Amino acid sequence: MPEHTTAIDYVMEAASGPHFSGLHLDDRFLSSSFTDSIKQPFVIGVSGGSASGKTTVCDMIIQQLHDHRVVLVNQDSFYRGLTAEESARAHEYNFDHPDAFDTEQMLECIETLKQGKSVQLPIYDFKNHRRCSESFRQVNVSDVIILEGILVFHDQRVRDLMNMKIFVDTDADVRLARRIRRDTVERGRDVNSVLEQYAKFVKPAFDDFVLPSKKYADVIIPRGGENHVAVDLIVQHIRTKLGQHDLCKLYPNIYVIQSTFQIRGMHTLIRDKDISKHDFVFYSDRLIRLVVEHGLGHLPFTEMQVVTPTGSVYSGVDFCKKLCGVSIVRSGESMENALRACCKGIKIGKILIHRDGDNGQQLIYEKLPKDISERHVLLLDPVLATGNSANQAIELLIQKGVPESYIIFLNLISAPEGIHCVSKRFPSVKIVTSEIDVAINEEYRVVPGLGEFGDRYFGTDD
Ligand SMILES: Nc1ncnc2c1ncn2[C@@H]1O[C@H](COP(=O)(O)OP(=O)(O)O)[C@@H](O)[C@H]1O
Ligand SMILES: Nc1ccn([C@@H]2O[C@H](COP(=O)(O)O)[C@@H](O)[C@H]2O)c(=O)n1
Ligand SMILES: [Mg+2]
Repeated sequence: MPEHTTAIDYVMEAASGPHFSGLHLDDRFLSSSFTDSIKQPFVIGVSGGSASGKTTVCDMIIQQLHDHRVVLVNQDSFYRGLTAEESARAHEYNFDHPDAFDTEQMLECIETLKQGKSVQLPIYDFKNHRRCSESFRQVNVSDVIILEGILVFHDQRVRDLMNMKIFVDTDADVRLARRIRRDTVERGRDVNSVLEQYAKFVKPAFDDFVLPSKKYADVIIPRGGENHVAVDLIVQHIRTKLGQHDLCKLYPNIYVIQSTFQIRGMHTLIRDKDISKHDFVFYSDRLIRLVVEHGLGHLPFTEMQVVTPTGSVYSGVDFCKKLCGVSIVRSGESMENALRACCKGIKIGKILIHRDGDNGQQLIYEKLPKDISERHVLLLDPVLATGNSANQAIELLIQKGVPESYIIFLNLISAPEGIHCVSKRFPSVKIVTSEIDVAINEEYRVVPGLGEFGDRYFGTDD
């Protein structure tokens, strides 16, 4: 517990935000492969031409994220040091080519930080083109890692470590003017050498390597450090992501409903093996209703105006009408009532998938409305375990003509394996869940989970 917080503050803080039940588990469930994926730092790559304002943008982000632990890693730290001979002819050396950097070392360093371990970064001296031999910069575990440099998007392995990629886009003349000023003031150069280096190496490498990597960016910031609106939006996004499960950082279509003590209390009850059947059904129904309502929030809407009894106009929205529920039999049927209660007269189809171990999935029954291809589908199954049944159901819906992006999969509990399995294959399907559990065990059951949901809900477990 942090020293300055009281016990209750700590409990309240831990209780707010989406809840990942695995964080409160018995150690025996926390196998390293799953703990590794529970809380990883958010990695942001910031690229752009030299003197575009990368460092300035990073400083602004760090300042605004002041209540989070943020570390900045500069690609410059991984410049290979020049030999004495190379140093003497430094004006002939291309510092803007990818080979000028030790990318393997940079990869190792970011991977180590992502695993929650601290690293020692080399310190680079631009005046004599060498790494300081005796000192290092210690970088500790953090919530956010920002990796900044002209070529951080060049290598796919480095890109793959990033959760968000930002390209700082600034006009070439502005970059050159800034570079002349910076390099003469801070990096011990004269104007002639800066201009020569720019024409010979910096500009060609920008055209050959930096600019082509712009296509990998998620966000492009025009005017660099002057663009406060862009930086504000980025910081907002990072804050949202920091409150989320790592899987939500990885897959943007996963939505975990915002946890409260009520929700955690209900989960505590339905997960308790000794709860009565009546209570299991009652609290499952309450949770299902919340998930269904949240899922409906992802449907498209049309704008609509009504006149209120005061004669004023209220500008609101109209619900999406072309809907269909599809339950994966049998436990998915437990979610039908909640859906019917929210969507008057909704059609509900069924898909039955025979489950035989992990692989032998076989579809044996389906009953769907004829016009299903025109409807948004709310696919119902309270537990997402391996993801095999879900994938089979989604595949069938797609075969029937339902666009992938029209499918919203609703469940109470998701295992990371199921999320990976569905999201990798169907990245446009939205998954709405109330908790992400730790894993599935050798028997393909979610842990901690809640056992056989269908048996417990329909009373066939005795
Ligand atoms: N918006 C700005 N207005 C004026 N000068 C700026 C602005 N943004 C950055 N600079 C200056 O330009 C130079 C290069 O910016 P920097 O952020 O270090 O770029 P990069 O890290 O992309 O090389 C620095 O001297 C910095 O102070
Ligand atoms: N010894 C060195 C090493 C690098 N450079 C130049 O630095 C630029 C990258 O740093 P930014 O902060 O501008 O992104 C790069 O364009 C190299 O040309 C150097 O001049 N000397
Ligand atoms: Mg910089």
